[in-house]
Amino acid sequence: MNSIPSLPQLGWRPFFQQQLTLDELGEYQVGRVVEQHRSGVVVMGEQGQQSLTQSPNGERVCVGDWVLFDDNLKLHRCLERQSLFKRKAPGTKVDTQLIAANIDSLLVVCSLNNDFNLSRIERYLALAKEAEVEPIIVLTKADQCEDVEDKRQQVQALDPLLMVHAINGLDPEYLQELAGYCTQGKTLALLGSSGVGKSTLVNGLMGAEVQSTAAIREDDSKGRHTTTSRALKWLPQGGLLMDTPGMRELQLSDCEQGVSDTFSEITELAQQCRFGDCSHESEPGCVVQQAIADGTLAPRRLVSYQKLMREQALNSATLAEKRAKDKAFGKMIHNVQSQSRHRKKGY
Ligand SMILES: Nc1nc2c(ncn2[C@@H]2O[C@H](COP(=O)(O)OP(=O)(O)OP(=O)(O)O)[C@@H](O)[C@H]2O)c(=O)[nH]1
Ligand SMILES: [Zn+2]
Repeated sequence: MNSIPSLPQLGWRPFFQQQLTLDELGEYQVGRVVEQHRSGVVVMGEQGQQSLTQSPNGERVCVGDWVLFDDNLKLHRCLERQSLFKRKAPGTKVDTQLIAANIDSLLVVCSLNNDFNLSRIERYLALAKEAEVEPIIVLTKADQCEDVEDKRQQVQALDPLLMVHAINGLDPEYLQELAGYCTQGKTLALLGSSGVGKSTLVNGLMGAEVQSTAAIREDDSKGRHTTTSRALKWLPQGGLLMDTPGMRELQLSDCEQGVSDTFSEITELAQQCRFGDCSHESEPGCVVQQAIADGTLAPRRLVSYQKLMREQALNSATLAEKRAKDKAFGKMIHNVQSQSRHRKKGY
């Protein structure tokens, strides 16, 4: 394999190409961000790997972004993204933290043993939809499950168009099923709880002995071969794998659209409810409750939808808001306690 990948191998495609003006074509190089540090970013482009200094306008970029830079390795601008995972930066009011850009497919990994949980899958689907990334469900540990087909169908029922694979991550034959998603220039990321088999899957997709050298290799200035653990890794099949701690820690926040899209049947029904702000609990003329009564909507779906809507709203609240709520709550407890003390003392 060439040590310097071509731009298409890195995911370059017409969507990005057509964003360049003629002037920019002549003046700047393009590269994809493969690492991110406090001081700047590392990009991979036609000249190999290069470290860039931040752009003068302070534009924020993240791993996976396509950027333009000049011969002095100064960042010029970031190209429009096809998809973006982001989260609210801890402790700030409006700031968001960019996690990963231009991911094509998200492998949502969930094991088929005791850990199997439809609501968790729905949560990941909401994250994928919010980021505008295609989700693919990978159910692992099929070898440790007695009703694989039943569980697979439960997942498929969440969305008839969803790609669902039940695999044994330890068996290379099953990994072939996923090879189709790892084609040249496609960027994948993985999401799933601890222990479900993500690392096993990564190792399997990268090929066991490729693993140690799988990060895109490059001769450093001293002529040595260096291998660093980049956030963007290269799969032997030609795809790219985004593996950042930020992806693994993603939570549901600011994700109202993603949750609505994941529960589109409920969102559609809700439009016909008599009241625009129907909570679908006990209001008259609630079409969602009617669908549950008719048996066309599983009650579990409504419970899950409401739970995820609350969860994303709560996580979206800023830390300051949370503190204020905690403080108000503390005050209330204090008042109740002191009132009861007063009562006990017979005031
Ligand atoms: N039987 C069986 N075991 C599996 C399968 N996939 C993973 N395992 C095992 O499950 C355990 C956990 O797998 P990991 O790949 O480390 O899980 P992970 O999702 O990367 O976990 P974190 O690193 O904690 O996020 C390991 O002992 C794997 O060998 C599978 O399909 N079948
Ligand atoms: Zn309703």
